[in-house]
Amino acid sequence: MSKILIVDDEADICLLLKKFFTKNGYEAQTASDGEEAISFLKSNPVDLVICDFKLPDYNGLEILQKIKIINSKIQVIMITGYSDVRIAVDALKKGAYDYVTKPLYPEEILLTVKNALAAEPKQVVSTANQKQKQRTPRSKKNAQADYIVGNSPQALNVQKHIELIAPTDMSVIILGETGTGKEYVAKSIHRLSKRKDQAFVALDCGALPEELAASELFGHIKGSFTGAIDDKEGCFERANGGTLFLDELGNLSYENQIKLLRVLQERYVRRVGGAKDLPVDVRVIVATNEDLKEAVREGEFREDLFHRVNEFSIELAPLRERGEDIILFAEQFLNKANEQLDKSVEGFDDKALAILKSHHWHGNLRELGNVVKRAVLLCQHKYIEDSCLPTELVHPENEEHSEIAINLNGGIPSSLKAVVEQAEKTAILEVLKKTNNNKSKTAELLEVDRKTLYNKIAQYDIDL
Ligand SMILES: Nc1ncnc2c1ncn2[C@@H]1O[C@H](COP(=O)(O)OP(=O)(O)OP(=O)(O)O)[C@@H](O)[C@H]1O
Repeated sequence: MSKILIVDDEADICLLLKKFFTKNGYEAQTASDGEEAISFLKSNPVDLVICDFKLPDYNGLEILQKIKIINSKIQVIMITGYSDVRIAVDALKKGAYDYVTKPLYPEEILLTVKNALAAEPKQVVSTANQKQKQRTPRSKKNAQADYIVGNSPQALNVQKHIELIAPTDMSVIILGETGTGKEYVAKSIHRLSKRKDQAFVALDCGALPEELAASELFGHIKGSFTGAIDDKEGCFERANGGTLFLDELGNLSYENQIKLLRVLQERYVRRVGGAKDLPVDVRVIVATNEDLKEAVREGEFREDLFHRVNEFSIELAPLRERGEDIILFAEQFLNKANEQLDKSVEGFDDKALAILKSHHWHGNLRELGNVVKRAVLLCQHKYIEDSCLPTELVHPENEEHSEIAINLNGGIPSSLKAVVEQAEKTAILEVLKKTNNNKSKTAELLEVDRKTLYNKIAQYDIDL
């Protein structure tokens, strides 16, 4: 029986979810804050944690990091407010499996929990030689392949490049905002390559604590550091003959960048603490949503490594710039949700479609997928109406109102959160100005890491 820990400071939510999951055949426990959760996890085996992003003592990212240090295999699902979607996406990058937004619908969480428990922990996902699951399509629409190319000029161009580059052994760098489908593209290159019958191994460098990165990449020898209780294969060895996808490459430490470059150049890998060089034949595809060229200019990323992985680059457009493709994807996600939730919603009404087309989609395809899944869950008719969409999408003006009130200096801000965000944005803008837009210096002066600064720059739409 899978064991779930629910962490929320609202006792009602804990109680409701505990009852619901127990009824559905899980062993569920609760904790009301981060400390209680951590001490529980240290002495009890748990498969999955459902955790509110805002706990009295820790925020979601802090607790996620602590959970992953205790046991990186525990799947974590974050509960957030819809306006925190961008923060939730950050949690996904750090290893959370998925997020669900408030208000909570137990059925939706149950589906996410089932998917999470069936999936491998996010840190390393291997799709090696896995046969596609055979499903009987419920309708003709469901027979569509999972992968959508799209009809926008950008999408057609990307597809052309995928087909062109796939048969070669060149390294590829895939650029694009979070959730634009970088990993999907990497898998698509692998599937079209001559390595398609070998492993595809994905490693999210953003989700790795620095001390574990070398061991995940190159493996280790028993006893080479505290915690190395056995010999371990790294991703290069696991991907031998196939493709290695390194997501969030910009997050690798300088030292690991040097080691990675050496492996790419020499095609030998040496496990941490090992003395033997093992030959590896791996095609490397990397992805990043930060500007690596700038990281090179600022001395944060090695130029030689950048050129080594940048033999060919593919840039994915944000969803908001993909016009009618938004509808194609929405329909694809609708079919998938129908299948998962055993529903038969037929489509979207005109108003809902117009809302989907005009939303900003900071979380791109991932955000769209989650919005559509919830809409299908809520939909009681043939077509999804605006009442099934998050209010933040239907009334985006409400969000803007709070900002405008603050910008008016003297207006009354609508929430404490809005005040904090405005203050952060102002501070970042001022320091960026002082440092001539040097992000590393700005991060240093503001005492945040570079990654956090990048995320905030994106969150507040700061133009540089
Ligand atoms: N071409 C596609 N067709 C159908 N669904 C897609 C496609 N590309 C992406 N998706 C959907 O969007 C989600 C996000 O895709 P993916 O994980 O590849 O994005 P990403 O850019 O790698 O994200 P991140 O930067 O956060 O790692 C996937 O779970 C999938 O549901």
